[in-house]
Amino acid sequence: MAKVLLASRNRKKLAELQRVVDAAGITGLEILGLDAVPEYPEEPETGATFEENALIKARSGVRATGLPCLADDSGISVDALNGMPGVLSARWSGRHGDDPANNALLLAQLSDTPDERRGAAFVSACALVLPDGTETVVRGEWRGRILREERGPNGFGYDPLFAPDDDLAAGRSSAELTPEEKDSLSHRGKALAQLVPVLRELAGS
Ligand SMILES: O=P(O)(O)OP(=O)(O)OP(=O)(O)OC[C@H]1O[C@@H](n2cnc3c(O)ncnc32)[C@H](O)[C@@H]1O
Ligand SMILES: [Mg+2]
Repeated sequence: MAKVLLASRNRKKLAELQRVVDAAGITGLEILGLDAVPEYPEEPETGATFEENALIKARSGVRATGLPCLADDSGISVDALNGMPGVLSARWSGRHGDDPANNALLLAQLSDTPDERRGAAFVSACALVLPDGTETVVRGEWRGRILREERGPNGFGYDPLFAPDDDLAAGRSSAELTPEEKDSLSHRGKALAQLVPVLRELAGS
């Protein structure tokens, strides 16, 4: 069976990719996480853009394993913060991957921002790099606004603070959507949808 490595330490991203591949009816493609391959030194995410960081992660995965490699770099871009946290989303509070601290800091920074200026977008850049050097980079965006308190148990990261603009979400946070609803609207869902043809080809299905 063809293999593709998702170069990510984030298990929620792995689950989202697996759902997209399953929903597209792609069989014959085994998605491996970093746990499934011998450990290799991961490069720091020093890029100025989501695209650069996604490429850094995917290229180092290919170099280390020789497998086709997919990587996502994503974050939330808040209008009232001139696009920040952006590429710093995972470590906004200073500690990488501390979701409660990141959310608390973002809420505090926006405490005086009125409802009409709380617009934001989730952004995902996904890079697929093949062992022959072929590189495909795609991007998805998801517009919404930042709530005044956390809501909902699903998803991860900033999901409890993000109210999507889409009618389907109708007053819910993205942490109150079902996984399938999130996939159909989200930045990562939109980015990965553009990679489905390449993934299908890799799978030979
Ligand atoms: O780099 P890898 O190992 O893939 O995993 P990561 O969690 O560090 O991922 P990023 O560097 O791409 O940082 C993305 C951050 O942006 C936020 N984020 C991205 N996508 C999100 C989503 O769908 N829902 C909520 N928050 C999201 C979340 O806080 C993540 O920590
Ligand atoms: Mg990261």
